[in-house]
Amino acid sequence: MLSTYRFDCISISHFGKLIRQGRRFRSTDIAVTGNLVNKEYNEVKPFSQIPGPPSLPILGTSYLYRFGKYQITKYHEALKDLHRKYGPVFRQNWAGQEVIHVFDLEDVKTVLHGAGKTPVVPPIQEGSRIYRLKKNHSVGLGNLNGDEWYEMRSAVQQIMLKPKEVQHYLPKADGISKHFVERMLKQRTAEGHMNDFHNLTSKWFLENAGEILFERRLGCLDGGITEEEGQKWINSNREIFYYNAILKIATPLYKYIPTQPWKKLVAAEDYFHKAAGKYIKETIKTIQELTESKQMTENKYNLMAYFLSRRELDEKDISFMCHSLISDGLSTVPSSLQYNMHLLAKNPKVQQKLYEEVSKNVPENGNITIDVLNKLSFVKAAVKETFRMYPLGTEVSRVIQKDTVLGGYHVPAGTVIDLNHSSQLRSEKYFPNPNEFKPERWMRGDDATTNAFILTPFGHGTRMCVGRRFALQTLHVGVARILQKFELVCNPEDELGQEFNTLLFPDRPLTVKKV
Ligand code: HEM
Repeated sequence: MLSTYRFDCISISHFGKLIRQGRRFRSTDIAVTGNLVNKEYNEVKPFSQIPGPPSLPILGTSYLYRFGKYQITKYHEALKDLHRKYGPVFRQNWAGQEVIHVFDLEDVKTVLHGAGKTPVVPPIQEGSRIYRLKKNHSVGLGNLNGDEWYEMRSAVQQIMLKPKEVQHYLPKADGISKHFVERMLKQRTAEGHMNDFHNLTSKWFLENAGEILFERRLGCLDGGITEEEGQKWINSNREIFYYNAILKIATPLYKYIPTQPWKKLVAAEDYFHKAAGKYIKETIKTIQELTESKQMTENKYNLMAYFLSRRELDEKDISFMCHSLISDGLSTVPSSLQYNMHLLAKNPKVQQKLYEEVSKNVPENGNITIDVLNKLSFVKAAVKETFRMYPLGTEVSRVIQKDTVLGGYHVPAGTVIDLNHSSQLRSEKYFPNPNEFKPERWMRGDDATTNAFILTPFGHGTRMCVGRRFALQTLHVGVARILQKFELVCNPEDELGQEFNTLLFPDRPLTVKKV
């Protein structure tokens, strides 16, 4: 049933004549936060009253990170501090781009539900978007909006989000994780320590991406020149994410004059495109040759052959999707595996429970099939709980398309909203004993979390992460295979922190020890 709201006394000029006439609006005219439903609209405050740090000409509020109290690499902590200071809705200005930050779950829901079937998003990495435009590359799915986004998204998700298509790569993922564990065993020190876990987990992911996209092992876990190349690839990807974070707080000057961070970004992007481009071109050529000689069989090059068969996707789009799988995967999946390992090492009882599930269901000399994976519910819950304790990003963003009331303020259509609810994933308000690593929160039973909406590691709605099934499958297999061979230990005082480089990465190399 549509409810109505009174606007009689409101003084927001945006609503103009209609308000002064005291017309009653239906809920379809405006999105309304849950906590304001049935309240008088004269309580809505104007947009200009949204609090926030003072904004300077040209710099906006980015001076706080360049010369002020915050560091951009600790942006996630700055957000918590600003939240404490200004409350659940505040504004920042990134050198001319105003952003409204919201933290309250009801406001988050309002924005996400109000976004409809084609949510509009601001550029995720503005520096990389500009680089791609200048080099005449596809700007990529995450930077498209409207019909262009819809067309590309519909084409790629038909394969990337189909469970059967993702499961096609399960034997490969399992083989790579077994190889990875062997490499871990070889690489550990005499005391049992596994050093440099970040690079090793990144190589493990690169191998997975190689199999999914190019149907081949890249050799990043084998030592020698191929591993060295893999390492350069990993480094350039990290630089891309780092320099995009630096450009977030820069003046827009870099768009016109090549500043130092811009040049560094371009160098990293160039290397990344060259490295990936070589494999992409080779794979496309092989598929074309196999097709021409009628040797192409149904299960060969599944993902790439599908991309090539879609009329909506040109070579630039396909190239972008390959980059995305490598780059987005490299900057999320290895970090997530490290956070998992860290939390398990810190929580021996949880690790033991997980080990029992793994040893009961995962054959040491056999394969992880989909039936095996379906039995690993505690592993899956542990991965999910890790997303809670170590979110990989600080926000999901939307550009609202309708005037909306958020936290009691009127926010006009066209405003960029950052949904920062992930900063509350360790809040007592939503999770009892929030600092306890407790996978049971995500399983059926007494401990189950009722407010499942707060944890949205892959975003929400039709723009939800298109790589999520690949990411989760890779992680579940990786965790199971590591646990089968390793008992992880660390100092109980040990606390892994996070560093903001556009996404949140572990702030130091993780060391795990095999007992
Ligand atoms: C643990 C791993 C990952 C996490 C936590 C993650 C998280 C996210 C989040 C939060 C979004 C924004 C969703 C929204 O706006 O509602 C997103 C979008 C996206 N992700 Fe991921 N992601 C992961 C891995 C991957 C991988 C492996 C790929 C490779 C294809 C990928 C590709 C994308 C793309 C292309 C988008 C944009 C989708 C669109 O705008 O339609 N992600 N991801």
